[in-house]
Amino acid sequence: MDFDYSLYLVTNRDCLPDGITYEESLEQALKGGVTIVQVREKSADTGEFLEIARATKRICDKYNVPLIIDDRIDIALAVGADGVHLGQTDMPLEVARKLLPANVIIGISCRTSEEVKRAVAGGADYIGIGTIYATSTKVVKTPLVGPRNIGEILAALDDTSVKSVAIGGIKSTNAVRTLFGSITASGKSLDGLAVISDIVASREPLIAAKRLKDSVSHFKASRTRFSLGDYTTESLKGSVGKALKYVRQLSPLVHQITNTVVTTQSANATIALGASPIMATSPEEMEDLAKIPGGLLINFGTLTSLEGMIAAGQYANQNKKPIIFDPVGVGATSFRKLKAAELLNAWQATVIKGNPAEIGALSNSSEVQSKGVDSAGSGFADPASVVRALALRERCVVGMTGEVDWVSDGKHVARLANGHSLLGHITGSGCMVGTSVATFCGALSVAEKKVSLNPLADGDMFVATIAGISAVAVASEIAALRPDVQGPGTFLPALIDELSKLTPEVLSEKVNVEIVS
Ligand SMILES: Cc1ncc(COP(=O)(O)OP(=O)(O)O)c(N)n1
Ligand SMILES: Cc1ncsc1CCOP(=O)(O)O
Repeated sequence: MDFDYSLYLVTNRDCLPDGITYEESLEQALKGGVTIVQVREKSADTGEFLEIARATKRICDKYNVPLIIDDRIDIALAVGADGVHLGQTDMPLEVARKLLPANVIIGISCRTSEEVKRAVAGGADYIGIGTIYATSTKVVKTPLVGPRNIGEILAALDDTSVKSVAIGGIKSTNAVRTLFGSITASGKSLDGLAVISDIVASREPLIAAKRLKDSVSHFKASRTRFSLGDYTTESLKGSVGKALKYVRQLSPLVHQITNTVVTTQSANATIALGASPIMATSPEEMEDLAKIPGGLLINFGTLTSLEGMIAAGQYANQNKKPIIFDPVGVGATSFRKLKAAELLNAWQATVIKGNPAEIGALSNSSEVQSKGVDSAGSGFADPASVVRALALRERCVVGMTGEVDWVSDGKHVARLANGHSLLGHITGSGCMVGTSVATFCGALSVAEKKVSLNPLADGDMFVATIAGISAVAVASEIAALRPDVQGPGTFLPALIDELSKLTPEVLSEKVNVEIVS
């Protein structure tokens, strides 16, 4: 059976708000766009369950929407349901299959690839992956799956026609991020989202369902990459200059939650580039700030304002604002690694920028070690593969900075070879690059609003990342040659000067970029 799993409502009368009946809520939800309904009433005895299932079937039939029954094969048979949903400890799939007519579908709850493989081998029609986020609707004893792990679990469905939904803590605020996080290396993604409380507990179930349905439809209709596609070295040289023109013309707001060491320096670099910085950290102001077009930089160098970082990122995703994540020193302590994972699970990053040790730590590689916030040793043997793999896994653009910089969107890899050794002798030059990338991403997301490349950010973020890294690197080369620059102390103000004087023409001419794949 080819059902539409886009918005999968799971019922729960215990969640209903006072004054709204089960039938009213269900009918409103169906009017709002629910495409499939499951009756899951944990507190009902058999007679009551049967009654609810019959009432639900009547309403679903009116809207021509299929009905699934949780756990109870007898009830599914009694009401002529379209399917049953079984958990890992419910009746085994093979037994259920024998008891049910061939046209009745079976869904299985899964939280690992192994469970998915068993469900596929047993002939499941769809899987429910969860629990994704924390939820108060169900007591969950297993670790949360998290949005970043859905893709890996889903990959076990490659080359099958088995459908999939995610469940657990899904709301309109995290719907697109959940779907985006589910994209597998082969381009597969979830077929839909399963939801209880965001619809059932709402006083306006029609609006709640519509919001979710719009997010799923929008996701399914949009492109899911951050870059436009075919690049050549020549086209990139022109594009970075054009990107600087946009920064200067549009002067985007660059919201930065950054570390206490570099705040002033980063704000000055933003102004020098021609944009407008705001260094706000309070969670209470994140919703308003996210509505102003531009870029968001989240740099966790001194690991303060984590609450603000989570709120800022979530609102940014909702407003299609690019998020540039600079996981400063993430390899230095296990606490930082934990916090980086928490942030990457809370929102979808557009760009991750780091030095080799930081990119290595996020890639779970020990090839390059960290020395505090710096990298130790000579770098990766195959940096192109490292950045491409992390970009694919995190579904974003990755920029790895060093003597040579590497940028990937998960498909293409660009190699950049500008910069001066004096950058290594001042504090916060890496953070300045993060600021610059956020500035260019902000400008391109505004300038290329009509080029909707994916549901979480507009504009070509691969080009923006290359431009952001190159602007600082090229300005550093020019600054270092100035006769007044005697060393790190005189280099820093000269670098800010040269950033402000950098022209699109000079950037295009001096950028040393090469597409390596
Ligand atoms: C679509 C969907 N996915 C998962 C579940 C959870 O089912 P189960 O594992 O049986 O857990 P309980 O429903 O018994 O709490 C579901 N019902 N629907
Ligand atoms: C049934 C179920 N299985 C995993 S989480 C969950 C509850 C989902 O409810 P909500 O959408 O309110 O988080």
